Amino acid sequence: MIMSGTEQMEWNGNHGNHVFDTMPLIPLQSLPRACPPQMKVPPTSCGIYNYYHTHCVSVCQVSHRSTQRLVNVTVRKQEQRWWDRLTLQERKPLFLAPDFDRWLDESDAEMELQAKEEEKINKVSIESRIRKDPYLGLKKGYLFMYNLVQFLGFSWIFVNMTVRLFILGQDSFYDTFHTIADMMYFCQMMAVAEVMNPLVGLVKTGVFPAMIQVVGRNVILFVIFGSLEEMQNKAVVFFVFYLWSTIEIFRYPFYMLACIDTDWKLLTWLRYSIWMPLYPLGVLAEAIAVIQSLPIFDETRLYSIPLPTVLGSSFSFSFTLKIYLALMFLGLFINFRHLFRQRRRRMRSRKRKMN
Ligand SMILES: CCCCCCCCCCCCC/C=C/C(=O)SCCNC(=O)CCNC(=O)[C@H](O)C(C)(C)COP(=O)(O)OP(=O)(O)OC[C@H]1O[C@@H](n2cnc3c(N)ncnc32)[C@H](O)[C@@H]1OP(=O)(O)O
Repeated sequence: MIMSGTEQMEWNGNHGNHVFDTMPLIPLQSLPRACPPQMKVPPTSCGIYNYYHTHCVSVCQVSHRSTQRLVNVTVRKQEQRWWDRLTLQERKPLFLAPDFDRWLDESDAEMELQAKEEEKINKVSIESRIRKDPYLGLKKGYLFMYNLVQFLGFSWIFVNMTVRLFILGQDSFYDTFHTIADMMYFCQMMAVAEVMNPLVGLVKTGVFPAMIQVVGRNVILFVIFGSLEEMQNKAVVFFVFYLWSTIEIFRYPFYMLACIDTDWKLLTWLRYSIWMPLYPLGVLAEAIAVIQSLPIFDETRLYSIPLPTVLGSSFSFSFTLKIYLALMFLGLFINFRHLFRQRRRRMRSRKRKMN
């Protein structure tokens, strides 16, 4: 115990069922030293214990923490009630100086309770204002089911392709279309909902990026792969489908969790990060598919528009596809920028939540 000339003790508060005291540098000899036999505590604590035990109104347990300058004492009250005074004697001992910063009397406690009650009421009223939309449950239910179905569809595609890749190796590249196309048709037809959802205000995101995404994929799937048999056994189908499904097995579960107001750190990070390598790779694979299809369209004259003889024999669809090729890179740029902004917004709001 550190000794000093001062004999002042601060009386720090009469809080709930505890009393907190700070005793700066009390000469130990001024406190009774004898410990009750059952107490196995250092002499300092005994002194403090005895002080409270003999002087306080009602004490059941005394604990203390000492620093070089102070001894902080916590006295647990035997009964949970407000004390009229600290010590048995009516006059406050001279060395007790109440610390009003931490002092809490009955009216303070009532005010604290009232403030807590008000805070609770405010929270409930804000929540009920947010939940005003009577169809919110229905909307979230629809979105959850939509995302679940898409997640299952793309997971089936991803797992199927991965297993086939392990078993058949490179041979699996060439019949990807015949094994996967039906499921991909289903998922990509459903994906039209992704343009409709923001249009009707179900999700708060831009219609245009979703349109670029859905139209872009469906041109490749239905026009390039779907209508040209010659394209269906090319290896590029494997890369396009694999890249599409890799992003979706993270994106859809992320949306599912968002529907139930849940956020898994790793999943959120994956949803907002893996598009960075996957999107350019996906568009590159799609561009290769378009380039490979050009001579086939020229040869078969599929979707060519017959023209009057003065203007030439026909307007080849491959010309439209060449323009589309340029549009693909423009689309990539627009969506890359959109996704980058979404990522920044999401990561920022997450940081704010953590602070
Ligand atoms: C006019 C047509 C012109 C056509 C021109 C064609 C040109 C074609 C060029 C491009 C071709 C691209 C083809 C595609 C290739 C590939 O896919 S390659 C593989 C990699 N791909 C990707 O990484 C892209 C994945 N796709 C997407 O990310 C989206 O489709 C998106 C539209 C590009 C971006 O999504 P978006 O919804 O805008 O952003 P998010 O941050 O995810 O969502 C915003 C908020 O909305 C909520 N939300 C969205 N959808 C849902 C949902 N289904 N369910 C529930 N909630 C949803 C989401 O939770 C967010 O909410 P908050 O967090 O509260 O803001």
